[in-house]
Amino acid sequence: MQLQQFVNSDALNDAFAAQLVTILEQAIADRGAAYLVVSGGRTPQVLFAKLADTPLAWEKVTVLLADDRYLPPDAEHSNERLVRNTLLQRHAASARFISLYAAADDAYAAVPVIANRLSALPTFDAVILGMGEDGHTASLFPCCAELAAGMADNAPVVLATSPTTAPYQRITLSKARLLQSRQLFLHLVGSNKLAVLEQAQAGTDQLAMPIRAFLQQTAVPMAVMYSPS
Ligand SMILES: O=C(O)C(O)[C@@H](O)[C@H](O)[C@H](O)COP(=O)(O)O
Repeated sequence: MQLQQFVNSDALNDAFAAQLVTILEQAIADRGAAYLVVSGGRTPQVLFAKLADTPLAWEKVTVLLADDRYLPPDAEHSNERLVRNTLLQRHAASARFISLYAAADDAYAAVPVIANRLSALPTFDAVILGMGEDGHTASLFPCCAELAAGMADNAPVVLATSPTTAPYQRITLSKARLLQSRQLFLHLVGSNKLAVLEQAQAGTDQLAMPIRAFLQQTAVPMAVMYSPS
């Protein structure tokens, strides 16, 4: 794992957007298409706006979320709504977006439809993860009954989880699918997140802190993009 530290989130977001654009341009040059996986939550919002302002062959870029709350895409706390309103704007409005929402009785019943949408996707070019203060990443929460299934090496691409410490049922990509990427990033802002990162690095129980599974693997390069504020 490589830690890239910045003086503030503005410097971080400038450097991060530039690195992502380089990766996406290289993917388009090499394979004619690029695949970017993003996370929701508060941390990435300015990064998304910077990306949206960047000229790129966005029509060749497919964007999807690492996870979403099981909510209609126009709901206030939907990650899809956040991505549509901040990332898929201006230059990036032509990107292809794959939703993790399908109307069904609940998140569990929606999984087969969503899995079908994701089944033909190749190795991702970049996966941007966030991290909660309990060490969760994507919607792989330590408290979920489904955690071991989502962390298994032979897990399905996508699954539903029901965190007891956070609202809403979730749809999340599995650890195994998130690791099928050429590059991983972990986006952290705030000294409290750095303390959680240090705690994660200090132990090995991946079910206690799912982010460990990403930090402690060596198959995929991982950069932690950090600023204190
Ligand atoms: O739906 C979500 O909330 C997420 O995808 C989640 O995994 C998030 O990335 C972390 O909880 C960090 O969230 P913040 O950026 O809001 O701290």
